[in-house]
Amino acid sequence: MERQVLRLRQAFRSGRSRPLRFRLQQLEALRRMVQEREKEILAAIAADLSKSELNAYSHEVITILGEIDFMLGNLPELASARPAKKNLLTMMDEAYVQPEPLGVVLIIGAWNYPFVLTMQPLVGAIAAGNAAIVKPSELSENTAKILAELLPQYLDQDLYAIVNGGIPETTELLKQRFDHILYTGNTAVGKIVMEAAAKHLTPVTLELGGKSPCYIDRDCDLDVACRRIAWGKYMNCGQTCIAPDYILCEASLQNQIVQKIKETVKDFYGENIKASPDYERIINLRHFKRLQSLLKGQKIAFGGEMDEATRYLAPTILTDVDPNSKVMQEEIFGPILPIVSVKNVDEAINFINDREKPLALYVFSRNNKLIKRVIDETSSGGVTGNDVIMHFTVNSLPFGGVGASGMGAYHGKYSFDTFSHQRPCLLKGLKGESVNKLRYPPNSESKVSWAKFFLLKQFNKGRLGMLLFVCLVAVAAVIVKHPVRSRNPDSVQSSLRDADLVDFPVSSSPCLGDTGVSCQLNRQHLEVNFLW
Ligand SMILES: NC(=O)C1=CN([C@@H]2O[C@H](COP(=O)(O)OP(=O)(O)OC[C@H]3O[C@@H](n4cnc5c(N)ncnc54)[C@H](O)[C@@H]3O)[C@@H](O)[C@H]2O)C=CC1
Ligand SMILES: CCCCCCCCCCCCC/C=C/C(=O)O
Repeated sequence: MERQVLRLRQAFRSGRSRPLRFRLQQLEALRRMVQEREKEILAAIAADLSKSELNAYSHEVITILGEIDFMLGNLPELASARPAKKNLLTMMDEAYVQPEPLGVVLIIGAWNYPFVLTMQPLVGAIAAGNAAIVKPSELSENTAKILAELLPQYLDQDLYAIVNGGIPETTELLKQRFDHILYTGNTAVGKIVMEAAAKHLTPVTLELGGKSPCYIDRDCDLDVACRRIAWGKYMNCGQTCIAPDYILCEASLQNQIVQKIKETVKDFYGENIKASPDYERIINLRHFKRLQSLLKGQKIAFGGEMDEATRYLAPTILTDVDPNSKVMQEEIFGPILPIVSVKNVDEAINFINDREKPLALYVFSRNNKLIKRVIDETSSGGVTGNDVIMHFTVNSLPFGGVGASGMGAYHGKYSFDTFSHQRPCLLKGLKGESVNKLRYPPNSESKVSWAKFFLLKQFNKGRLGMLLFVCLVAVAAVIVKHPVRSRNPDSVQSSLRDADLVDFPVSSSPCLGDTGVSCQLNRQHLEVNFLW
């Protein structure tokens, strides 16, 4: 492991991953991989999650193709230096923010969307100019295997590597020093990752889970709400980090919601859900048994059928759920939808705020003010109003958690930023020492007062007047030295440009005397002074 990281670090140090052209080539190669090897990729995802290839394509492959296209189209702008605002003391200097790659980054993915959760961060890492190690989940072994086979065929092998394995391999990897770690998975392992990263002061992005609430207001189109909720809850058999975990609504809505979701499930998956190519299975027996245990003692209003041999668990709704029951204590991550009654929106807001900050929050209402109020008075990783999941698909929105649901964000520009250091650069010339005297010892009341003027823009009328006067004299001096032949502003500018830099000592001024301030004038400087 150590040798592998070292190899990547050496390749990174060679500078090969930095040029924009190289990054674009690698992203294009990744896109070629997805397009040319689509069948193998879809088959692997399908095998891991008992998913149809059509669903594998629309849940995972589309997202990655969209992300690559975004980066290819926007990378030149994202990677370029951005000019920064300057203060009066640095007016003449060059100030900009230059994004730079972090170095060698580690991406640890989870099994539930095994392609998206490894490849989407990788797109960001490549775009930002890093070297990267990808560690897919061992639970989605087919996808892990195909990635190990394909990535080296398409990407630079010295810069991008894949490590497969379980806890021992990940533990070993985490002993190495990385420049960033992006981890997706459960909160308990998130803490292990963060602890390991802390030993090297490595920054982390933690994409964790949580219980994402879904409030349904009385003033709502229940048909639409229930269809959208059923889609997001039962997609991937409920194994989606941003699936609506539970519903909050007034007690009077409960039965209608059950009825409407029931009808929707029939529309989506037919009479025989088991036979539907659109309904997936639970990833493994451990999770199946965990979900089974969540049903104990609950009122099952719909579903509940299961088959251990195939890890089938029907779309299920629980009603009159006690907020203290087990199903309301942990993230469900399966096709079980509890409904908890609340009196009104105030109680729903309190319910949400009494718990850990969720990864997503959903509110359904015809009343936009109510939706905005719920957003304003709660906190969550992301929000979709009148739908579920969809904020994930908008790559101009940062995707990530807050509090217990994670830290940091990615997708689109935010991926680029996550894997970049925003390096502040200030380039000064070697002239202007007379102004610099202000900050050199020995200090004085007058110097502090000038510092306030320059940095806090605390204008003292007398001083401002004096400075304006000085500038006007300076302009006059320049013009006398380089007479203006015409009133055409271009020729004024060119004569000033010719003048280049004029040192204008004002130490004789009673106001500026003890600071030794002098004005240095060139074309830009004059423009600035006139603005004052
Ligand atoms: N915020 C987000 O974007 C997402 C969050 N999730 C969350 O992930 C959870 C489900 O994923 P998991 O079952 O955790 O996936 P998992 O079992 O695949 O684990 C995630 C990764 O952690 C590694 N890992 C597991 N145990 C480890 C240990 N002891 N030390 C070091 N590494 C270890 C695994 O090898 C794997 O690569 C849910 O809570 C879900 O909400 C899932 C997908 C997306
Ligand atoms: C016309 C069909 C369009 C389908 C678009 C739906 C896209 C849904 C993508 C869902 C992907 C969810 C990935 C979430 C992963 C997670 O964080 O668990």
